[in-house]
Amino acid sequence: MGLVQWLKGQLLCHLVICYGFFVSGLLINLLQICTLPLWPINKQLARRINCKLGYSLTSQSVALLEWWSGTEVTLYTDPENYRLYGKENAIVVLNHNFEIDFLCGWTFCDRFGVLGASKCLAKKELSYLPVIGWMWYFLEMVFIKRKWEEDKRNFVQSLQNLRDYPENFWFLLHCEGTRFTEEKHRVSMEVAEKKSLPKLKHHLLPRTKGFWVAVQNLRGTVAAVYCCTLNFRNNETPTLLGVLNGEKYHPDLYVRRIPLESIPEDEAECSAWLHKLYQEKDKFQEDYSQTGCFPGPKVTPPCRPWALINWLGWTCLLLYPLCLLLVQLVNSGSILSILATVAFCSAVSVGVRWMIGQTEIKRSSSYGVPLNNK
Ligand SMILES: CC/C=C\C/C=C\C/C=C\C/C=C\C/C=C\C/C=C\CCC(=O)SCCNC(=O)CCNC(=O)[C@H](O)C(C)(C)COP(=O)(O)OP(=O)(O)OC[C@H]1O[C@@H](n2cnc3c(N)ncnc32)[C@H](O)[C@@H]1OP(=O)(O)O
Ligand SMILES: CCCCCCCC/C=C\CCCCCCCC(=O)OC[C@@H](O)COP(=O)(O)O
Repeated sequence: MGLVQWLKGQLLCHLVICYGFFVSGLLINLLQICTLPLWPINKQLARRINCKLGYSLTSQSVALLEWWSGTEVTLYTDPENYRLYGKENAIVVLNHNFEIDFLCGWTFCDRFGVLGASKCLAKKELSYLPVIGWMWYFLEMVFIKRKWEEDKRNFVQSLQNLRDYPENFWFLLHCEGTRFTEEKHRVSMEVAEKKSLPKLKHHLLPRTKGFWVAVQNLRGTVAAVYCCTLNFRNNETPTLLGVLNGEKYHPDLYVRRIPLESIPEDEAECSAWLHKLYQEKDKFQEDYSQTGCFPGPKVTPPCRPWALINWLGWTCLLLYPLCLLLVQLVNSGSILSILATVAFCSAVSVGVRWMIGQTEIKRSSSYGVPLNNK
């Protein structure tokens, strides 16, 4: 192991990274709060500012993936469609099997210039995450409790709000509604059997209501559905902690662009359409497990420097006062102040470690198992 790789595994480096992320995140949250008076006066300007602020925070994790861990993403897609990515609004349907699938998604968003405005249909619990969850309120992320009767009004309203969004956005939907585990898979295949649907090997059965409602409410706003199938080479099982430790991964993403007009309007037909889509996605995954690649030409969308520049900027800005403080502390010789600083750094590190824990599949919710359990 080289020196640089060894350094990437050191706690001190992780503390510095976590400190930068957390403190810059709190400052960004504060700036977002400052935009509140602007919303009633100039909503579109407030939204654009929040996109930039969101970018400044989210792109730090993209920089971590691309520049710290050196992870290289590969895209399999039709070159004709490639030129449209980032230039139109889209609903992204992505399989939910990996702990860093959201991070790979963000990397693609960044490469196509839609990271600040990217959105997702997310479980309500994520809105309470410090820094990231708070930021998402201002980016008009759509949160649900996964209880349709309680969700439907807010869900529809949140989608309607996006109709005049001033920036191009991708709206991410994991139709499975939860991450893949063997037990959830077994239960959802029981449902498939009851519904006389073909069994899926690599996916949970998709829940169709959210997709149908999203498509119906975003007609005229969104141009296409991007059917995205993600996998990792060499059976890698990537984790966020691995990324923090500087481990390099090899995600492959297969994207098919499906014009929104070709998706049925009727709920039952739309559900059947989505089930068929997942059957196709399952076939792509099966082929990938045999051949190690997806169909179609391969391309690596160019990596942009902004995420790195932003990350380095924040790190320099925040490390300088930290170093000054540490020097002053040591000079003062005050045990109390030193203890307070150690306690603060430990709290930041424990806080970020807890947030990282939220991405771990072993801590996944019990949603979808046993049957109909919310
Ligand atoms: C070029 C590159 C392109 C792209 C790059 C890729 C990506 C980048 C894009 C954007 C990135 C942006 C942001 C990402 C950042 C971070 C966030 C990341 C992730 C957060 C994700 C989550 O939080 S996932 C959890 C929340 N989301 C969802 O739940 C969505 C899916 N669910 C739905 O849509 C549901 O329909 C619902 C929740 C809206 C409503 O669910 P409900 O169950 O009430 O209704 P349904 O009708 O859908 O389902 C009921 C039927 O289901 C049957 N059933 C029962 N048990 C099960 C089971 N275990 N499995 C399957 N089905 C089951 C039940 O029998 C009902 O059947 P009926 O016949 O009776 O209707
Ligand atoms: C400079 C970079 C700093 C690095 C530190 C990064 C810290 C970021 C920490 C956490 C980011 C939180 C993003 C959370 C996104 C998690 C998405 C997710 O996977 O949610 C699960 C949900 O779909 C389904 O949940 P269940 O499977 O039902 O349970």
